[in-house]
Parts: sequence; structure tokens; C-alpha cells
Amino acid sequence: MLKVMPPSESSDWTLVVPVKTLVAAKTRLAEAAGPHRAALAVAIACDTVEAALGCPRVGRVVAVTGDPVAAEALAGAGAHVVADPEAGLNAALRHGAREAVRLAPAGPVGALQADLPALRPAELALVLAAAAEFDQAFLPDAAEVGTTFYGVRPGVDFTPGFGGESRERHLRLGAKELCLAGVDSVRRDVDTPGDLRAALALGVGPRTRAVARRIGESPGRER
Ligand SMILES: Nc1nc2c(ncn2[C@@H]2O[C@H](COP(=O)(O)OP(=O)(O)OP(=O)(O)O)[C@@H](O)[C@H]2O)c(=O)[nH]1
Ligand SMILES: C=C(OP(=O)(O)O)C(=O)O
Repeated sequence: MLKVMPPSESSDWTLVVPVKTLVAAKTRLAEAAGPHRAALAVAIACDTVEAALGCPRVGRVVAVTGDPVAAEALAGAGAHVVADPEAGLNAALRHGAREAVRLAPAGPVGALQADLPALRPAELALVLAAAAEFDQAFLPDAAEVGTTFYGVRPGVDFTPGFGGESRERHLRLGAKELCLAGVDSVRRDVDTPGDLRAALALGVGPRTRAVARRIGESPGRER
């Protein structure tokens, strides 16, 4: 029998989450995490994916990684995993976005950083609702230097400019900066030990709490 798939709705986002090879991941947490650095990177990415999938505006998460260990864990957290073209972060995101359009041609596409372990689905919903008002939009990170989310309306070119001081780059590229209250968990990226403590204070997902305990950090409150 022919199975007719329902058309994806415009509020049904596909989020692309990039996860680099674990040997190279989270180097700024090397001292704090010691032998648990790769486990911490995987835990943070999987908690991010699980929370994103818990958001009613998200239809699916496409994770882009070339790492087999990360790929298995991310698939276990519910992501649709595609291989990394190994040409850098923005190339990985564009590759994931092509898969997103293949999976849901009528839906909006976003890039979400993989290091948001405190992410709360309801806060992500606010960001996606705001982003849907613009052709191209982004959310700056907690430090207001980088970016945690970049998204486009259906049919608009997906041209992410992540890396380093990407807030300025996204502004120059003409994306609308989202200035929203009540979305701290979507902006709380984790690069340094200080960032990790700030995320733990907000409340992180269960995998990150478990690794935090192993590296001697107080796991803080539950998300
Ligand atoms: N798939 C993919 N993801 C990448 C690549 N480069 C960076 N990322 C991801 O993009 C996000 C930001 O990356 P970085 O800040 O460069 O790296 P990081 O692992 O978070 O931290 P550091 O090693 O401390 O710089 C993280 O989620 C990374 O996993 C890449 O080439 N491919
Ligand atoms: C790559 C970026 O993030 P990070 O702070 O993780 O380097 C970015 O903000 O564009």
C-alpha cells in the first residue's frame, strides 16, 4: 500500500547539530575533565539533542559527525546522524542542512550548537517562534561574542557563519539578531570550566550531571 506522508508544517523545524571528532572536542575543558573529556563532550551533545527533540516546534534533529562513538550516542538520543564532510564547521552545517531539506522540504532549518546542556525545550520554542518571523535570524551566545542558533525560513539560503566572533559575522551577513528575554538556557554554551559551572547552576541534562560528578564538579540542580 502507498504510504502518504503528511506535509511538514512551517513550524516544524529541522535543527542541525554539529559534533566534531571526539579526540579534538572540548579542548578548553581538557584540564577540568581529564580522562573524561570525550565522555563530557558526548554527554553535553546528547543532552542538547534530547532537549531539542523535546521542543514541540522541532520535528527532527540532524547530527553531523565523523566520530563513530559520538554517532552511536547521538542516534541513541534520537538524532538522525549524517557523516561529516570533514571540511570545517560551516561546511558540516551546510551538509546537514541539505539533509534537512531532503527530509522536510517545506520546513524551516536551523543550526544549533551541540554544547547547550542546560537547554530547555520551552525556551528553545520561544527562540524558534521568534526566528520564524525573519528570513534569517540568530541568537548570540551568553558572552555575546559567538552564536548558539542560526536559522532560515523555508526556501531561504542557509549560510551559517559560525566560528570565533560569529555574532558580528552573522550581523554582517544580514541575519536578524534575536533579542529575547527568558532564553538563558539556549544561550548558555559550554566552552570553559566557568561556562560549565554556569550551565550546572542553570540545571543540565542527566548525562552531563553524571559526568560532572565524575570530574568532581557539583552536578547542580536537575534541568
Ligand atoms: N561536525 C562538525 N562539528 C564541528 C566542527 N568543528 C566544530 N564543530 C562543532 O561546533 C561547535 C563549536 O566548536 P568549537 O568551539 O570549535 O569546538 P569545541 O569542541 O566546542 O571546543 P574547543 O575544542 O575548546 O574549541 C561544537 O559543537 C563542535 O563539536 C567540524 O569540523 N565538524
Ligand atoms: C563556534 C562558535 O562557538 P564556540 O563558542 O563554541 O567556539 C560560535 O559561537 O560561532
